[in-house]
Amino acid sequence: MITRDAVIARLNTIAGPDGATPLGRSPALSEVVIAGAKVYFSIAIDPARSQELEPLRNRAEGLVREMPGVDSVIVTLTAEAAPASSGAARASARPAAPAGERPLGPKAASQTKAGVPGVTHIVAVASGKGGVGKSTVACNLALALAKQGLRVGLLDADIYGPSMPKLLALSGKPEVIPGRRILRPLVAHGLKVMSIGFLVDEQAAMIWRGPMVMSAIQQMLREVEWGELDILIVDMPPGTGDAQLTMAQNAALAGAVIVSTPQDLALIDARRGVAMFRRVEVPILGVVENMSSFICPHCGGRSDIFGHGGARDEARAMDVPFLGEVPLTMALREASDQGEPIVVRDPHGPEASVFMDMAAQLAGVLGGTPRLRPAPRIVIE
Ligand SMILES: Nc1ncnc2c1ncn2[C@@H]1O[C@H](COP(=O)(O)OP(=O)(O)OP(=O)(O)O)[C@@H](O)[C@H]1O
Repeated sequence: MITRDAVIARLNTIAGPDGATPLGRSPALSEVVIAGAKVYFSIAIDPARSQELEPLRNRAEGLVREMPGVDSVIVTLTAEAAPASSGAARASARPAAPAGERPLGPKAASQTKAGVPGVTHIVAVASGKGGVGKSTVACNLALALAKQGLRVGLLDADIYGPSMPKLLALSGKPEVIPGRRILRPLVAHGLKVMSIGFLVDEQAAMIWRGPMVMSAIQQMLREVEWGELDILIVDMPPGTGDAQLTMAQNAALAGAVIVSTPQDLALIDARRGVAMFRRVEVPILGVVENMSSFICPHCGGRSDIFGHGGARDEARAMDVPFLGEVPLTMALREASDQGEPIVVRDPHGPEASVFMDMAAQLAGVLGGTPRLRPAPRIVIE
């Protein structure tokens, strides 16, 4: 069985980023995570050296891959921004998107982060807290956008609880495109889909540290053959921590959709989500109220279990668009659980029409959004 010590001993045979300290002993080396025959670690570097240190990343990956008992290895470069007086935001330092990327304007040319080649708009679907139905909304919204004739991708960046394999009944591993070291996404109902759930055991991702999470998300954005897409919907990890912030600041997002249930507590978290995106100047495309009211499958009666209209009021108070209310229904939950989202199962039903309406609003707003916006950088106090 592969051990952490054996991996570290192997990494000690090459010098770390400072060119002298063996990598296994270098403070730049993250925790080495071993899950069965898979090994994951990251190397923290100065972002300015990301291109220069790519060969080191490659070498480290190759060395560990050669070890008996190792099936696959993921090594990523991550960076800690130079510490400010009271702390600093971490930022992923994967090299800038590969050659062949669309040319950027003169200002954006100096940025290390950019859009994804071929993808017109990247839209994050986020929530201030878990369990509010963010993945359900992301998936059905993506499908509704595809039904409007758009080319849509869906990136499940919810590293801690990837939902798309189940929601879309997708299994199997994405294949690596020979010679290009990038992955081919899986396809469901016309959507191109990538999920960390296709790549690693859930338990492995659960114990990743912040920089590894950020790096994995960056990789899934940039090292997947998305092709030409009008919209890439990103199902974000729930919450407003480092990983979410890094994604928000690094991914040239066209905007974010915030999902909330109507309860006060969820709305407080949703407000936090809105504030996070605003801090990094990502436009809020809208707020969605999920589980808005319960529609009884027997009598058709409506009960406002979690209250009703809270998100609409909150959106108004925050001066952001309100995209609509998704009811809490058995049909929606069952469709999701059975891997056939409601927009596919019952495309003319009441739930699907809510998503179609939201998709039309989003497509309308995005139609007037510039193709790419540069990613601002911020420092957290
Ligand atoms: N409108 C709805 N009606 C009925 N069930 C719903 C609705 N929205 C979500 N659910 C159910 O609630 C559960 C949580 O939904 P989902 O996984 O989409 O939430 P999430 O916010 O992405 O969760 P996490 O943050 O844990 O990833 C799922 O079982 C889903 O089927």
